[in-house]
Amino acid sequence: MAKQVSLPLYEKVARKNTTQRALDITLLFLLLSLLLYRFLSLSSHGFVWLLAFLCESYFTFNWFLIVNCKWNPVDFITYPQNLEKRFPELPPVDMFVTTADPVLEPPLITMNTVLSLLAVDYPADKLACYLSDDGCSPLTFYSLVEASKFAKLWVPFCKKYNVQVRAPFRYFLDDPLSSNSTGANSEFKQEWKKMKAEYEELCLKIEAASRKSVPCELRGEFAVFSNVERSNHPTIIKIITGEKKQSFSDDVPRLVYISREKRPKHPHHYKAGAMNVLSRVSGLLTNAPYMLNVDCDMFANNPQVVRQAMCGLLDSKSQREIAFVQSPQCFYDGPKDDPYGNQLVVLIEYVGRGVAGLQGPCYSGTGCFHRRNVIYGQWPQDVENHARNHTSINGKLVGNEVLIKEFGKSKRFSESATYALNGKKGFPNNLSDSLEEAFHVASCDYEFGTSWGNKIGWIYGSMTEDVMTGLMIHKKGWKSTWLMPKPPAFLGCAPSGGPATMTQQKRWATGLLEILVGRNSPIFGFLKGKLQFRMLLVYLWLLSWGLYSVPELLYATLPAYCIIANSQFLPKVQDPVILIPVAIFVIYNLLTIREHLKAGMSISAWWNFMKMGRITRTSAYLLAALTVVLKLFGLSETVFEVTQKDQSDSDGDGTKNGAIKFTFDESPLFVPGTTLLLVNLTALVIVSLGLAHDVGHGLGVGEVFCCLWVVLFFLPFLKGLFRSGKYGIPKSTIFKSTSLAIVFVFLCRTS
Ligand SMILES: O=c1ccn([C@@H]2O[C@H](COP(=O)(O)OP(=O)(O)O[C@H]3O[C@H](CO)[C@@H](O)[C@H](O)[C@H]3O)[C@@H](O)[C@H]2O)c(=O)[nH]1
Ligand SMILES: [Mn+2]
Repeated sequence: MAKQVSLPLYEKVARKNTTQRALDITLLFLLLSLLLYRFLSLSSHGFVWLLAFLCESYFTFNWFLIVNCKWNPVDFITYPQNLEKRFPELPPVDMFVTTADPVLEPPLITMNTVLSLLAVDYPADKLACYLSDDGCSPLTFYSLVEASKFAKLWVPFCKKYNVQVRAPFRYFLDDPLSSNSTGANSEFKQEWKKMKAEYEELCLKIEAASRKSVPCELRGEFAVFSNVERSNHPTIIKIITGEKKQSFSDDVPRLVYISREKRPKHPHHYKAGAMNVLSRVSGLLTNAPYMLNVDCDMFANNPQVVRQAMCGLLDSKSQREIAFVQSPQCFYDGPKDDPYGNQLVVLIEYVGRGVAGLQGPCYSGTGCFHRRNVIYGQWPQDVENHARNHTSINGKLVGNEVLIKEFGKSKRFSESATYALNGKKGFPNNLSDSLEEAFHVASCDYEFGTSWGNKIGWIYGSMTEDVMTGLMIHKKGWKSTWLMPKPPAFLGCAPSGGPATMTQQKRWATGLLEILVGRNSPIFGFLKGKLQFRMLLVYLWLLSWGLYSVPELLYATLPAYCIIANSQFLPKVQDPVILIPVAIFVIYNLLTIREHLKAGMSISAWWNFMKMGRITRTSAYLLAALTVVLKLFGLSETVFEVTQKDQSDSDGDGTKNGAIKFTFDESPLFVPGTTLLLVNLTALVIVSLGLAHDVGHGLGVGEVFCCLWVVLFFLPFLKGLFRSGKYGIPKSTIFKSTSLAIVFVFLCRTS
């Protein structure tokens, strides 16, 4: 026995990164030297010098924050083979999937996610899967009912043949019958064919239903969907499998459909609101101590995923330390060389692993296993009270009255919360009673006057509810850890095309900035809470993405401004000081190329990353910053715009034939980029016509080079000027940008 306890479940090993540290520090040192030089010569230069100094100060500070993030990278090793030796009785896990719109999020994608979860390699009676449908769509419900029938065949099939990819749409991409693998015996062949035919039938049914205005007759089970409007309907909860004990098949986990009540006058808090309803309803029905949450497109790609996560959560040290286990967001079928710079590979490899060496990764909304008691507000020190059978949250012992105040009026729910908080096993639930109560806790006024969204559950007030919720957890002194098995735990779709990518980036930057300037800012978390100092720096880096837009945009216009207004922001080429900016340029590029190559990416992926970095910062982040300013002045509300998930494999962006074309739409998101391009082009035309007085004799060379560099980054926009349809920049955008560019050039000339 004593031996078993010492069997490790999980280890964190520091990675060596001497070269990277040396490069990072050299760059920091060079940036500081540039600042010093600018500072000492401020008085002999004008406004342009000051502006450059301010922008570079911001870049230097940001670089310092990044170096902090990357400094202590770690690796994770899990030992799932030891799990059952130490915990013969594995704990229950409630799995949540959220969907919001059957058009942007095709039900077939969501169903594949659900099926992959139902089929994970974990005792089925320990799992329950809840689908939250903010679209209140009979199509989604219909698809789920059909998928649950298929699941009864699919789940046993996966377990019998130890299928690796348990999302059918991915699994059936390969034909194991064509390869002569030894495992392909004739029984398997037959079952495989049968399963494929069943899956195809499921797809046909869902597709046929989605072509109709109403997917099926709204009778019987479906009657509740007659006369519902998306944003105005009562709660719908349907236990699809596992309602009655006798019909609960041991092979397939419980499956529940929830569409929470929505009324036009009640704010519903987007995904955070949905997650809170899921927590409460599942608290009444199954009350598992662990909760996994995934977005509708993030299927479980590794059947061992729950076991892997339990390795990080179960031992007694992690009980007191680790609040959640986050799997990094990875994507399937990403176009070659990451043309939209949104596959996050390099970010996860360096920043992700580095942050894990500190207090742990930030919560990123999907692929995350949470402890229910932490979501209910427990602090690390509260865990000690378990043993004494006392309920405590936020560091204080609480009685029933307080519980009702914090968790809402449902007595049954407070009771279930007490169970969860005290780490007691099981919850005496009578499903039919609980179901009635579940409608109550899913209603839109249930949270009124409670701590939900404030101190308990998913926190409201930011478009990136995930980072906000994770921050609140880290503030209490909890740590978190990565789940990085091979193959990756979950895979999802990254948006493709210009508009979808920019909209997502804008939402992220908006949400992050909302946290930075809000009352839950990490600065208070550090001063008053238990957020570690270096973790504060991590959050500052992440939350300030939107702010970066301002210096980035100014700096990208500086060279053009200098050329048009006969000024300089860089030293002459003969001046030895020019070596500092040149070295910064060279080292920064070498360093980022090295990072990409080491992470297995190509040089083109590096270039796309650089290019998209500039494009997103000056476009999406700029609009995000503006949105937050408007919100601060009470002039606008922030809205969660759901990302389109692509279903077809024939890609509209020309990715299939290798040539990726950037796409545009009429959104104001493309105005800043187009304007920036036009301004830089104008400057280059002025130079080539010999109209720039100060260019020549070593003066202005740096500025001209920078202009060219900016134009190279904005090449997709340059091409967009000459293309039509979705590949072209709309006329209205060109018109707006040209007007802005003319005003800018005029101002430069008169300044
Ligand atoms: O009112 C809403 C809006 C969204 N969602 C769901 O939220 C998830 C994320 O939405 P998506 O459009 O896919 O956004 P992404 O930018 O891809 O998501 C990332 O960023 C979000 C925060 O901006 C996090 O919530 C996500 O977990 C994280 O994966 C999806 O499952 C949606 O169905 C809801 O349930 N209700
Ligand atoms: Mn998504």
